Order: sequence, then C-alpha cells, then structure tokens
Amino acid sequence: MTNRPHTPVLDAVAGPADIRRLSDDALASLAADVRAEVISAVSETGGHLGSSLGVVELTVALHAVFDTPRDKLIWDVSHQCYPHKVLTGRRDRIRTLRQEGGLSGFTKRAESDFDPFGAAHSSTSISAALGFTIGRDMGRPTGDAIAVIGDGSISAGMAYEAMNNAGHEGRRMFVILNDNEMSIAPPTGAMSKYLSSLYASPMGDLHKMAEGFESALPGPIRDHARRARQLVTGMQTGGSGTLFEELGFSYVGPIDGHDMSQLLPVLRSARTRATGPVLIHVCTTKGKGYAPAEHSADCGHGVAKFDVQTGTQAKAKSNAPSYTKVFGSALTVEAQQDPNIVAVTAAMPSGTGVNIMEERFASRVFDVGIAEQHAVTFAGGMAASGLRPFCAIYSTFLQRGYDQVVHDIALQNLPVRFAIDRAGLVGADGPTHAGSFDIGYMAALPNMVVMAAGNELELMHMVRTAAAYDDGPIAFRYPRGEGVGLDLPERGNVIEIGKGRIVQEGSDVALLSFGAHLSECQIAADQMAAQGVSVTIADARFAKPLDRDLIRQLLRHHKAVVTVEQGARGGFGAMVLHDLANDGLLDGRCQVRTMTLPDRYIDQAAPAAMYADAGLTAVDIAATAMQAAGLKLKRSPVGVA
Ligand SMILES: Cc1ncc(C[n+]2csc(CCOP(=O)(O)OP(=O)(O)O)c2C)c(N)n1
Ligand SMILES: CC(=O)[C@@H](O)[C@H](O)COP(=O)(O)O
Ligand SMILES: [Mg+2]
Repeated sequence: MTNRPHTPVLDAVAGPADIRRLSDDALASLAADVRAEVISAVSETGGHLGSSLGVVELTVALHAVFDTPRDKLIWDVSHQCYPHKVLTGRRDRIRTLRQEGGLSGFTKRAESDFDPFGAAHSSTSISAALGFTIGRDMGRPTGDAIAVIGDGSISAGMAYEAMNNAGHEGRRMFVILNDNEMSIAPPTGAMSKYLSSLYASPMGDLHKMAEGFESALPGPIRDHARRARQLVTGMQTGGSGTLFEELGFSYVGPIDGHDMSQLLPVLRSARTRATGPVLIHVCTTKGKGYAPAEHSADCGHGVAKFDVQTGTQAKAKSNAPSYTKVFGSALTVEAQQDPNIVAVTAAMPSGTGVNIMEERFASRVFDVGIAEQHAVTFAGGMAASGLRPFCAIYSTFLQRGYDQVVHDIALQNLPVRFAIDRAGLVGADGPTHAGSFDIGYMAALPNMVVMAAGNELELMHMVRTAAAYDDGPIAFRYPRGEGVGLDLPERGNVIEIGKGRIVQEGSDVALLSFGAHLSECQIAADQMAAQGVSVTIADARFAKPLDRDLIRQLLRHHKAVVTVEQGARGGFGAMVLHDLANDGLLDGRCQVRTMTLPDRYIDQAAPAAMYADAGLTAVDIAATAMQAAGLKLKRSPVGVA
C-alpha cells in the first residue's frame, strides 16, 4: 500500500465543471491537493515532474475560468500536462503515466476530449490554437483557443511564425507564456534575456494590462495595472510596446503564476475583454512546492521513480555507460586533438552528452536553444568556414531540421557531422519521441554518409571516423540507454567508409545488422545454433554507402539473408533490396528478408516491450531467418514457451 496524500478538495472534483463551482479560496486549496497528487503519482511512475509542478495553479485557474473542453486548452510540448490530466477525469489512471497500456506522458487526442491537440515536440501550440480560432470563426462548434507555451519553447522559430500570423489575423485568442526561466538546462539566447528584462523593468512588481483590461479587475490590482500600463507606455520609445505588442498581441504581465489572487482576475478579465490576440506573461518556478525538484540542476525536469520524503531517485540497473555518455566522452577526446571541432545542441546539452565536451571546451560548444532548424544551418555555416561541427540532435527532433539537412548541408556537400541520439524506440516517451525515420530520411540524400553503431565501441569508432571525414556530411545513429558493457579504449579507430564487418561466420543463414540490434542478432544466432543452424552475423556499419561486396558475399554463401534495423521501413533494408533488385540478384537461390519497425506507431512501454510489439525480438529474428531458409524448428527456441 503506497502513501497517498490527503486531498479532500480534489477528491470532490470529478472534472472541470466541479472546479468552476469552487470559490477562489477553495481553488487555492485544490491547487495544493493537485500538487500533492502529482508528486505522489510521479514518485511511482517517473516523468516530467518539474514542469508539471510549475503549472499547478495555472492549470486550476485556466479550467476555472475557461469553458473546457469547448474552449481548447493546448499545452506546448505538453510534458507539463499531469495536473491537467488529474483534473480532467484521468486521476484514476494517473499512476499509469508513461507505463505500458497507461496514460501517455503527453496530451493525446485519443485519450480525452480535454486534449484537443497532441504534442511532445515543442513550439506547436500557437499554430494549433490559431487553427482552432479560425475554425471557431468559420462556425465550427468550438470556443476560444488558449495556448500555454514555456519560455524555452517560445525560443523556437515556429512560435514566431505563428505569432506573426496570429497578429496579422487579429482574432481573439490567448497565449499564456509560462516563464520559469528554465528549459531543460538554463535557457540560452537573446529571447531569454529579453523575457528576463520584462521582469526586471522599472515597473517593479507592477503588471502591465492591455488597454481596457484593468477595469474588470478588483480595486488594488486594477490601480496597479493602470499605473503599470501608463509607466510602460511612457517608457516606450519608437514602437508601441513589448515585442509581443509589436507582433499584434495585447500583452498582459508579468504576473505571479502561483498566486491565485493574480491569476484568476487577470484570466477572467482577459476572457471578458479580449477582442484580438492576447499574450499573458505568467512567471512560475519549475518544480514549485517540492524542494528536491526546485533545487536540482534541471529543476526535476525528468525524473525516475523516487522516494517522496528524500527525493532520491531509483538508479539504472546497468553499470555500462550510456551511448550518450560514450558519445560525449569520445567527442571530447577528438576535440582535444583538433581545435576546429565544435559542437551544436538544440537545448539538450546533457541529453546529447555535449555537456561533457563543454566542461573542457566551453567556448566550442553552442547551445542554440530549441531551434533544430537553425542548429543544422548554423553547423553548415561553421563547416563552410572550415570548422568541423558535430551537430548532436535526437533522431525525432532532427525531423524538424530536415529541409535544412537537405538544402543547406547535403546539397552543398558540407561536412557536418550529425550525431543522432535516441535512434530507435525510446520507451516511456512513446511514439512522439521514437527515432524511427532517420535512416530513411538521411540515406535518401545524395552526398550523405549514414552509419549506425552496433555497440558502444563502434560508436567510438564512428565519432573518430566522422571527425576525420571532410568529404561531405556524415551521420551516425545510436540508441537511448546503456551500451552492452564492453571494455572501451581511450580513443576509437577510423573505420573505412562503406565497409561493414563480419562478427561471426556461419554457413546456413546470415543476419545483416545495421545498428544496436546487433546484440539481439547475437541472441537470435545463439538460439539458432542451439537448433544446429550455422549463422553468420554481419555488422553493416553503413547504410550509405552500402558495403555491396559484403552483401553479395552473404548472398552467395547462405540460404537466407535477413537485414535487421531499429528503424522504419524505407531504411537500411530498403537500401539493400534496392541495390540487389537493380542487379537482378533477388531472384537467386538465397532468400532475402528485411526486419524493420512495422508501418504503425508503437505505444509507450519499456523499450524491450516496444520491440516485442514491433516484432523485432531475437525470437522474431530467428523465426524469420529459419522460415526464409526453409529450415524447421526442431524445438522452441530458448525463451519461447
Ligand atoms: C522540437 C523539440 N526540441 C526539443 C525538445 C526537448 N524538450 C522538451 S521540453 C524542453 C524544454 C522546454 O522548456 P520550456 O518550454 O521553458 O518548458 P519547461 O520545461 O520550462 O516547463 C525541451 C528542450 C522538444 N520536446 N521538442
Ligand atoms: C519532453 C521532452 O521532449 C524531453 O524532456 C524528453 O522527454 C527527454 O528525453 P530523454 O529522457 O530521452 O532525454
Ligand atoms: Mg521554461
């Protein structure tokens, strides 16, 4: 039996309709209950604790003031949506967050009417809210749209594209800027400085209300607001006000996002008065109300299961270093050898491991904020200048910079090194974060070299190879989590471009692995060996250029060749098939099969369970190879009932 918090006000709330019946005092008590419930639930599941704790009061206030789900509340990234889930009929499943079969860690249209728009990649909320706004104005049965976006997420270009459009449209909609002066790491960039300057203006603790809004406020706040508006207006030179006002929004704020006596009247006033787009600047504390989160370096951004009393998080079971750490360390070794090596991250210094290089060579590591498109082209500019940039971005987020990869890098044949972390299925973050597509989208590009690491030692070789390769763009992918636990040298070797390697020689079937499912291929080979089947394992290393000699050799000497990759259809296997078909080699004696992720999104679970769902376990590999070779199972492979 777990220690559940005492939550009398929350217990009486089945949904937002109940919230709207509460007095303002009771709403503050409700917020306290929700905070306790979120801490307790996340201690059992792990997840995005800090961001969720920071918006507890804001979530209560938004549901109290707006008519959700008719009004569309759209959470940017939506990693802060746990209080929203607790309050919108999902409290009974909140302890299944991010678990197999449980609630998603993000908003999801299929999960609830209160989730009008799914998210997990940042900076989409204002665009989606504007879309709903147009729908409303064209007669769709929907109310107001409210986008809640963080100070980190509002640094991305897409948010400005949306505000530019929304300001031009001039329609009534709401953007809540949730400013906690934090991204995953402390935010970088001029926009972040600008937001801080709004706090620190001579207004002191006064709030600026868009003209006309203050008359709806209670007395003391109204007087404050009116004075603030006069002050701010008086301070302006040239333009009409804040950056947001220049873009066509009415700006309100900054206000204290943990103080219901500020949040409620301001939101009510905005809801009553707004005729065009309004931006309400709300200041919050990431991790608010839970000391271990508030005081940790990332403010409890993403936590494992933890002990509520102490805040101590559960440790990973494996002792092997993570691929991310191996990458970061290998990059640092290369950076030590070559002063032209620089690294770029888009707001994920620790997630990508470039923080390891930053500790030694801070001036050569660039955190550009959530700005993958810019990160790619920025790296392109550095490459064109003669530097050797490593652009370290998760597979799923590199999708956002794809045109830049095509147009700015590959087309110009610029030697940018793409370090693609979180390749393959990632676990609890689920399908939004799966790195499923990069093999196909990178290998499709002329000039691009595409590698995948079979294990952590291979990753070291690929980092060194990429550092040494100046002929054009080169990418290498590797998964989330720990390596297989190999002894690692100080530095990797340069490997030959376009050459794979034989890991184990056999004569019946060949497993041609591309990437970290190499270990699963080894298990499959052992299972088949137990059946008396002789198995070759080859590590392709390259999807582009393909090792055509190696593939033909495998074809000549085996009854079946099975390609295996942690990626979607259209990736490595497709490259192999294409190559063989065009040489008329698919009609011979050797059967060829490709094993990829299936053509559907895989729901969150532990990575191994996700791969099982995808049909990519060792047992699946062995069964596919045996069947293709026309070999019969003498008995069930090890591990199968
Ligand atoms: C396109 C994209 N890039 C990177 C990320 C990874 N990411 C998730 S949350 C986050 C920080 C967001 O900061 P902010 O919007 O201020 O929200 P907070 O966590 O502070 O509440 C980042 C970088 C992402 N989800 N989407
Ligand atoms: C919400 C988001 O996009 C990130 O916080 C992400 O969940 C981090 O994933 P990793 O834990 O794999 O770094
Ligand atoms: Mg933030």
